[in-house]
Amino acid sequence: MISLQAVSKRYGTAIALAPTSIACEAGSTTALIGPSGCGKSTLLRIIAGLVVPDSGTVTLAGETLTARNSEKLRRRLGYVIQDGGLFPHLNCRDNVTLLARYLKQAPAAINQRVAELAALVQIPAAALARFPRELSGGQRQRIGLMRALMNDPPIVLLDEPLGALDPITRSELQTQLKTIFAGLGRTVILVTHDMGEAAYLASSIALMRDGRIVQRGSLQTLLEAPAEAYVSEFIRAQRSPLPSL
Ligand SMILES: Nc1ncnc2c1ncn2[C@@H]1O[C@H](COP(=O)(O)OP(=O)(O)OP(=O)(O)O)[C@@H](O)[C@H]1O
Repeated sequence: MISLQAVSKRYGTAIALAPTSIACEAGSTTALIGPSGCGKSTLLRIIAGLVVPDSGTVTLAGETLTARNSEKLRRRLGYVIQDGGLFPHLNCRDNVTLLARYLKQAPAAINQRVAELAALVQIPAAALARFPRELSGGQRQRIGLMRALMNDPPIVLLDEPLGALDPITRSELQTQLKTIFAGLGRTVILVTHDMGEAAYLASSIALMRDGRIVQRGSLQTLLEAPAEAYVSEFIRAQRSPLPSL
């Protein structure tokens, strides 16, 4: 469903992404994890058609991404960025329904979908009438999620979608997201800094460093057969509060 062949990106002389190949099957959830600046968002933005790679090809559902078809392909994917990426001049409902209205979907169907999604991400109806600046960071992220899921896209890309949430809301939304991801045939790639979240939400984890994927597999594979010492180091560095007791 999503396939990258030797895709790379430099900014000046700095390598944001070394030639990278990765394939994600339809219906799978893959987590990209790694330290700040290792190229996770660059990889996601390339798949979303928002960054043009220097080399390589991106194929989405059998179609190779080009400058010509990127806008059409982008409509088939939901993309959530760290702070929600909402338009500041539109209220939250208008942010969520922008594409649906542009595509002239029936108002009743739009209203029903908004209500379903608001319940799913636990956003009160009153908050939908507010502008993004009038919400907390976590609420903005949830509106961003609603917008990405509004048209039920077959591909969902999430760049740290739960980063600004408190642990209880985060855990509740992780449970909801797992249900959403289990929906038939939806292919998901999410970026996270949290190995627990990656292992809970994704069947496959791609651990990155310095613009390359060091290892891809389940948490168990990463633990039991680390490709490099760095893999074990990265997993060990995820601190659990319990040993402090
Ligand atoms: N538009 C840009 N111009 C110049 N350099 C960039 C640009 N975007 C990203 N980079 C650089 O490319 C590298 C990879 O950045 P990227 O945003 O993909 O990292 P990341 O792994 O998502 O980091 P974080 O976890 O902090 O969000 C970094 O060194 C970053 O500074």
